[in-house]
Amino acid sequence: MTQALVIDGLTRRFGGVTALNAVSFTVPLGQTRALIGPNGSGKSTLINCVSAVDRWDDGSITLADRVIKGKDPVGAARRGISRTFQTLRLFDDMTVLENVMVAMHHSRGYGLLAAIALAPKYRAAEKRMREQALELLTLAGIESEANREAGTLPYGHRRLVEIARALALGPNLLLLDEPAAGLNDTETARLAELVTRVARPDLSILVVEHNMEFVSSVASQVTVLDNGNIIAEGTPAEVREHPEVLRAYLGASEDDK
Ligand SMILES: Nc1ncnc2c1ncn2[C@@H]1O[C@H](COP(=O)(O)OP(=O)(O)OP(=O)(O)O)[C@@H](O)[C@H]1O
Repeated sequence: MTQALVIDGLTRRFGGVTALNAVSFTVPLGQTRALIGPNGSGKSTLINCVSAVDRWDDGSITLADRVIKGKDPVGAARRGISRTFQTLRLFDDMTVLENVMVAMHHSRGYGLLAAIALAPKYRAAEKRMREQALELLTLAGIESEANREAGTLPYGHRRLVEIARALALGPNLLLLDEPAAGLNDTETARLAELVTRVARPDLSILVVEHNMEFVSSVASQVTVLDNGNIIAEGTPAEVREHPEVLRAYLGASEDDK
């Protein structure tokens, strides 16, 4: 299996706290892998490193053999890494369609100058982008909301828009940071359906999530972090039964289970 994302010996310290301690794992091309662990185990730190929002102290991250540098989110996006955040970051006063198209403009480098200088060509590109954005919204099942202001959408639909926007960048690696947080069961099931539907042979997905039902329905492999260390890896069914995982979660608060 071709490895898309390779994390090797990743270490991140915050003063005296080792948030990630020589963490190594891979996500093969076309696979969806989940990252779980109790609160404070290092999941957000890891996703911030992979998306190059943060820097790290030791180890390396490569995507399709290309090295990802720390504190370079624009460079990471250029290398095909796209992410969502725990807290929604949509442009509330723009329409749903515009929110998705913004990502396309950005990734294709169309600015105002291009719009003026390349008017006919730009219009054709703009039309194509609109069609592609609508296709993504259709995939997410929210095409009927395309012209609605993003800020007026119910929370669950806003999550779907965020994923459609992340996909609009045409990524090779999609990072989803607690996408099911705050969703009810129906919305979570719909989100799982979307994540399953976007799977492509040239797209790898890494999802950080607490909801094990969601994890079991989208991910073939799960990595479990505790105190910055990997304590288990395997299928969702395997890690659920793993003694180290049970110990980590039983030792944590009820909220983490
Ligand atoms: N900017 C920071 N400064 C200092 N310590 C930090 C910082 N970010 C994270 N940490 C520490 O690193 C450790 C891992 O935190 P991280 O947020 O990655 O865990 P997590 O698994 O994502 O937790 P949660 O499930 O609560 O989001 C924790 O001990 C946390 O306090």
